[in-house]
Amino acid sequence: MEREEKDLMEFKSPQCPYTITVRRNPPRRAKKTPATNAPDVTTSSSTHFDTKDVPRFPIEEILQCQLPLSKTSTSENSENLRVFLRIRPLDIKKNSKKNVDGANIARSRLKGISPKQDMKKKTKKKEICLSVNDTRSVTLSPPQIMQDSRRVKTEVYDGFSHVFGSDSLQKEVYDRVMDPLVSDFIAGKSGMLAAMGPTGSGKTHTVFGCPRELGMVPRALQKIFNCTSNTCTSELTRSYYVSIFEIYSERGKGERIFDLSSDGVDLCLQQSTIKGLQEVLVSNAVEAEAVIARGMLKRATAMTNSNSQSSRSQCIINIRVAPNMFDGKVELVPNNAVLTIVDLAGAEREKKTGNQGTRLLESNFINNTSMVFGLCLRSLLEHQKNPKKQFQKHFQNSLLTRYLRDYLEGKKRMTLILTVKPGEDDYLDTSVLLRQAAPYMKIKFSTVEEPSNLAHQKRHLDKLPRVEQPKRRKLRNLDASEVFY
Ligand SMILES: Nc1ncnc2c1ncn2[C@@H]1O[C@H](COP(=O)(O)OP(=O)(O)OP(=O)(O)O)[C@@H](O)[C@H]1O
Repeated sequence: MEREEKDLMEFKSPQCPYTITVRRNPPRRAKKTPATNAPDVTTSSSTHFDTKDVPRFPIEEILQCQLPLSKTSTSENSENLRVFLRIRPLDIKKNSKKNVDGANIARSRLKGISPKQDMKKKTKKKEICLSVNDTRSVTLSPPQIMQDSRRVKTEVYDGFSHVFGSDSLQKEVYDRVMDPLVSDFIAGKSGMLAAMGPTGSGKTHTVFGCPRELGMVPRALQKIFNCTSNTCTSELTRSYYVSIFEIYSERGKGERIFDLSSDGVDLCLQQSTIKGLQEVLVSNAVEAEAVIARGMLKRATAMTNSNSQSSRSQCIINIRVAPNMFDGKVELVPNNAVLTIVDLAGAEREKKTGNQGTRLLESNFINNTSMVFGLCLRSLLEHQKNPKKQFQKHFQNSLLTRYLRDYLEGKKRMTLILTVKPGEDDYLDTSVLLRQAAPYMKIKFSTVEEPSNLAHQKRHLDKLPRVEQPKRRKLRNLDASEVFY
């Protein structure tokens, strides 16, 4: 009996004079009451029970009452992590021409067919494994051989904030993904966009774009400075600073941070702050883009079998707004917000890329970081689902996650854009990424900004459950073939 009482939740509303009992568990069939002198209501026909004696149950009034929402169900101070999916076009035009050249011509001749016929054969063969169902869901179908041999099933992934098909334009992506973060940033809130996905799936293209199709970073800068020079804020009261750096592991010898805005200075991380990182004061979008473009020229990239210009490092860009002293007063609006954009290096499967030597060592580092990033988000989700579960401090295992700690602990708003290739050959990469990242949509983020936006300067450890320090995992020896995006 006591237990049954515990299973019931009671809400007492000031507007509602009655107590409402909500049963959490489905009602059990009641046991037959032992015979007493009390009249049996259910079998009233067989008794002389007069219904007038029973106080009337005011069901109509109760239904009309407005129940106050319980604290846990209101999402005033939190919102779900927004996870977007972008599908890259199957064939990139500039590559298709390249394929007819050089080695391919020789290969076709060996087969005794013309290169054009060979190309036709190849394009015919190319099937897609990922199709868009609607703006929020996709269907992933394994190639026929896998369906027959391994009984792999077709899966539907639903609930994305938006799915961008292979014909999507950068502007569409910006409007849905980046613009809300930029608007918040202008209003004084920090935020982060992280692009993740397998190698060659279009992360760098989405983040930076090309001169004809500008990516998220240049579009964000244009909006920030247009807004500043027009109506939103006064130029006199704000200054903008840009910094760009990469985290890279040279030949697998530990992670290092390089400042890309100066001459590749080697930096160190101290409690989520990068000591000595140069912030360049910029007064317009052109200046800011120039700083980033110069930095990108220094970024570690290399040619691999999957991408002619594959990123070999994690690249982070920060745009920071700071209040100016104006007539001895500081602007009163919340300020010092940071907009962070992260272009992760794409996870690689050794079997597919065929990487060797330096490239293979880089793959180990890239896959490790992606794995730790994923573990942080999974741990956050599990902790939010069940607060009794220990919050694992996976962020300690890589420089990137240590730097992004506030985001990975759900204290600041973050948006994820997953990029994938839709080809049959890409099935495994796409499947691993979607399986891993689909649950992240349930992660909640705090929408309340900490008093100082530079939260790394002041850490509120008491907000987190106290957990024992987990043993550091040996991540260095991870096989490059173990992919975790
Ligand atoms: N949506 C797109 N439209 C047109 N071209 C694209 C698109 N996405 C990617 N590409 C092209 O595909 C190629 C690979 O893209 P990109 O370098 O951005 O991949 P990545 O995910 O950053 O790879 P990595 O992790 O290896 O650096 C580039 O030539 C890029 O221009």
